[in-house]
Amino acid sequence: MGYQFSDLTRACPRNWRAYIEHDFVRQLGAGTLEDGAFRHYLKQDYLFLIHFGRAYALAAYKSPTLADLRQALEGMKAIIDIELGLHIDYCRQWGVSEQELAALPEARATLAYTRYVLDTGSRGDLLDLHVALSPCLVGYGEIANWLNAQPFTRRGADNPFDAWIAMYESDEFQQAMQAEVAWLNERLSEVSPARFAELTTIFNDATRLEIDFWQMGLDRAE
Ligand SMILES: Cc1ncc(CN)c(N)n1
Repeated sequence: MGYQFSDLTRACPRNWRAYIEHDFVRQLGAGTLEDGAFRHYLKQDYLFLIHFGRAYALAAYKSPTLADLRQALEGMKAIIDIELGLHIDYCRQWGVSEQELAALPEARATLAYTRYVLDTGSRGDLLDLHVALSPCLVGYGEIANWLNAQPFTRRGADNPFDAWIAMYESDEFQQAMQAEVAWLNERLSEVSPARFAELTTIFNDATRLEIDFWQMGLDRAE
């Protein structure tokens, strides 16, 4: 049979759940997250998305086939066209201008996560890089779906973060997530147990760095 993407999440269940169900996510779903925490997260996420756009560009560079190149482009479009465009409008609504975004200092959690992914992708092969990128694309799609299934989640005008959930539950984002899972399933079906163990380490590390990113938002850590 071979491995699937779901085997990666099954290999580190505690960290995967800690990421998907983090307090930041719960408070965002309930509409109770403090404005300052959300604003801090939003600003750092702008820097994060720029570096992840670069990481998908690295994936394009490392792509040996047209199908691989197209998949890297899909990931880059999800970041640059879907997320970053909405993100800049969203920041404006939350009182953060594009000039402020351009001059932001990077928080340690942003530095650690983005450079980890770029370093893993530079040192490793295309599959290493896609696995390092997957908690980002697949995780946020899963978070939107998880939030929608929770009784505490409020949707609509009484949740100030409703537009954030809407972005990640959108058909466009969910399709980008499904395409990434399909690409990974195909590649993972061919790897040996030893190679899968290496990929699990990368996936687990990237998931831990996602947890730190949420915590950075809650703590407003610089
Ligand atoms: C930290 C982080 N991780 C994931 C995503 C979803 N692309 C994001 N916007 N920010």
